[in-house]
Amino acid sequence: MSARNIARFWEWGRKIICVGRNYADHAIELKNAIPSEPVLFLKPPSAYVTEGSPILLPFYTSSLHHEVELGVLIGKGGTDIPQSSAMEHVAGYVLCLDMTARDIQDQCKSKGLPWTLAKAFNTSCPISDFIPKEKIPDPGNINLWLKVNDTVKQNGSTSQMIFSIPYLINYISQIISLEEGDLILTGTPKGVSSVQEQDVLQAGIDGIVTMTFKVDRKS
Ligand SMILES: CC(=O)CC(=O)C(=O)O
Ligand SMILES: [Mg+2]
Repeated sequence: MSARNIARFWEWGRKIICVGRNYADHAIELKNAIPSEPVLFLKPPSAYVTEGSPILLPFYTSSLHHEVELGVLIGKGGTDIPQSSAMEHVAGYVLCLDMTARDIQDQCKSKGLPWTLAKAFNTSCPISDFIPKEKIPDPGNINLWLKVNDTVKQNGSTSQMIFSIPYLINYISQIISLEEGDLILTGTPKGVSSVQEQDVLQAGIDGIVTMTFKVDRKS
């Protein structure tokens, strides 16, 4: 049997663990409290979409938001991983969008319901090419940006994260064991906004990667 290729991790069917409200400026823009512990939710592997395929607008939303985020790809699994060795479990990174049906999320929040419809639909997790760990020596200090139709909407540094990557790996692995091929989305900086059918989203990490996705409606 040939060895699996970590650069095509999205085909492995592993977990996507998302951290919410990890940037104070984004928590404030949505009038959410700044958390004292990470806010976690999940997306299924069917949420992945890669460049060349569109982001599909769910039929039940009229407010689909972009959230640009750094994704941390787990290369070595574990439970109760200490912060001190957490980075040894990282294989690399991807740039991600946590596409969010904001109107549905607001309804779920007000009814005390889970965020599944708002966050976990097909194509809700567009990703860039795999970025090997060595290409980002300091993931806690890189710049993420996102443009909609050439207008900059988000531009923020991972240095603004409330909970660092080692803290998140330690915290998550005490609750959900991490496996090779799992992806952690580390939260979004401010500037989220709604997108429409035919919009073009471009996002990047300065000097490392760019990606482009079109928004479409399921035919
Ligand atoms: C309020 C949210 O949707 C939380 C989230 O996903 C984030 O990145 O922050
Ligand atoms: Mg998010």
